[in-house]
Amino acid sequence: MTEPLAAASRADEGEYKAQLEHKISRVKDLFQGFQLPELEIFESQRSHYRMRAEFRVWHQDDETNYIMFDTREKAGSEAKQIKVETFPVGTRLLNDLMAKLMVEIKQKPILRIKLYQTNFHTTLSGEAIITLIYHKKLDAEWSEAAEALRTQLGSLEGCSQEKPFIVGRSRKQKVELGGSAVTEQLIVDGRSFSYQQLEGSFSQPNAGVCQHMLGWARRASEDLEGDLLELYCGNGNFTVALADIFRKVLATEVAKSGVASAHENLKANAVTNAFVARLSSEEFTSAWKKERAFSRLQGTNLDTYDLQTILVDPPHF
Ligand SMILES: C[S@@+](CC[C@H](N)C(=O)[O-])C[C@H]1O[C@@H](n2cnc3c(N)ncnc32)[C@H](O)[C@@H]1O
Repeated sequence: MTEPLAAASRADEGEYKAQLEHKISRVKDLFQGFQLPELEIFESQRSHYRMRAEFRVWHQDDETNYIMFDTREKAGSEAKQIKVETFPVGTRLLNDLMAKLMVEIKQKPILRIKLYQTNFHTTLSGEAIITLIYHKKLDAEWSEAAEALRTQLGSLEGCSQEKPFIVGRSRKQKVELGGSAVTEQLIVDGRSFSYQQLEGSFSQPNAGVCQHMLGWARRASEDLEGDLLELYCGNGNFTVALADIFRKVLATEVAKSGVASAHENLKANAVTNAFVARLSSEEFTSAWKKERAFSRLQGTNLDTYDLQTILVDPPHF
């Protein structure tokens, strides 16, 4: 069935260079025909840079392992399964949580049986949420075992919470132990920004590069005038970091959870000149063209914006 860890090799120095080169040439190809300025490249750490990861859990006889699927290599018509023992691209805290969690679940049938997937979400600030997804109903006995697990995991070095949060998920069920939102602190050109990140919602996976990216966006905006339109704003990652440079910011995002976090993040960072609306980019376009009115734009007036800059950060294409 599974092969031993191949994912580790993806953190190899050599492979990183090749992946970065590939990305650079892809961006250049995409923008062919436009007058693209010289690209500024911010290299990532080679390992321990990824804040989040999801692993399927494979049970066979008495064995339980994390697995990933290598979609590049297919066995028959199926993606090849790869057994994952460590995940060098993940943060150290993520790796420590993975290892300790596996030891604990192997010892506790109530936590192990029908466990289908584990998601890890860590932050530079040392917070963590572990999501355990099951094919069974989660009862009081499970909650008690998961609460004890939090205590076991809380002793890990690098974890700033007394105990990491655990979210149990099953069909039509979500059990939160501790909470389901972490707070990340990003330092951008010496300034600290605080971000709520929700379990299961998008957040930048490489926080180190995110700090560079926000610094770059601030420098690129320095001499711009008028107001900023931001599409695909997620939890307000750019909104919060750019707001003080513009007169006003109008930001939109389609996911309800992203918009809720963005509102929290405006407050947490004392941003008062940005309005975040739950609209898809397509909906925003029809609102801007006055084809359609949206009650979700209540509280702001599109006619008062002088949108001279647009920032788009759509999902992976
Ligand atoms: C790559 S994430 C970027 C989020 C944010 N800019 C950040 O830096 O964290 C893309 C975001 O686009 C949102 N999204 C996807 N399709 C969308 C659409 N049609 N209109 C608006 N937002 C959309 C997703 O929910 C997600 O939050």
